[in-house]
Amino acid sequence: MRYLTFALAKGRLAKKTMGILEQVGYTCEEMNDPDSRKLIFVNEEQKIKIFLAKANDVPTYVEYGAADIGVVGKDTILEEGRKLYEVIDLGFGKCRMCVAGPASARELLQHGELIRVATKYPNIAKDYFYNKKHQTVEIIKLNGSIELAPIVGLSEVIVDIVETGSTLRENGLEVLEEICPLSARMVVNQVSMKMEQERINKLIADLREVLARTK
Ligand SMILES: Nc1ncnc2c1ncn2[C@@H]1O[C@H](COP(=O)(O)OP(=O)(O)OP(=O)(O)O)[C@@H](O)[C@H]1O
Ligand SMILES: O=P(O)(O)OC[C@H]1O[C@H](OP(=O)(O)OP(=O)(O)O)[C@H](O)[C@@H]1O
Repeated sequence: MRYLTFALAKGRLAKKTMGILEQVGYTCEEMNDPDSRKLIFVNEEQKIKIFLAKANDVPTYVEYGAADIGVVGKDTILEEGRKLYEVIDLGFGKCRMCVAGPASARELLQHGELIRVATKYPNIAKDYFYNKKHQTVEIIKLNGSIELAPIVGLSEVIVDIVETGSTLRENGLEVLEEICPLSARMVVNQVSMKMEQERINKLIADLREVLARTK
């Protein structure tokens, strides 16, 4: 039997991802050592390998087949636009992709004015404004603390993740439009889905059962 390789997004989603894999019987003991600098873990018995990678890179590993399976946020899947199968919504890491800004920007949006949009997600923003709204905007790519942009005059609005809404509130901003709901998803390499059909389908079925039980 060949090894099934998992690429998991590190950061916010990692703990829950490992928790849910553990519930379907996939574990790598040594992953729990917080001081370790080791990047990939092997479970010889289960014939699996698990590695944690930067979220944005997870779809890349999966498209190229360096990982058979990935777990990553829907936002990253949409932004990266890689060729892969999205097989299951894991139901955690829930949040929304939104257009946000000061209340005063509502009018600019409604009138379809040429506004500047700051975001960590330029592809999602482009798709939303160009393809869905047919509105021309200037997209400005940032790498974090996106809420700063309208405050300091870099942009009129932002496209960003909203979970509790407290970052927006504490900075005098609000949700102006909702783009889509987000959560963690499992993705599968297109060739692996065929070659390892049995094991992967069993994994999906087991995950569905765990999710149904914890609902
Ligand atoms: N409040 C939230 N803010 C950001 N991401 C969230 C939130 N809630 C759930 N998520 C999910 O968690 C993922 C982000 O995880 P994390 O914050 O660790 O990465 P990141 O901030 O994108 O990475 P980096 O540290 O490289 O900027 C998102 O892709 C999204 O799917
Ligand atoms: O609605 P809330 O619960 O306030 O969560 C949303 C905030 O959390 C994320 O930022 P993160 O902490 O990842 O920092 P960053 O923007 O610097 O990446 C996101 O980009 C928002 O700023």
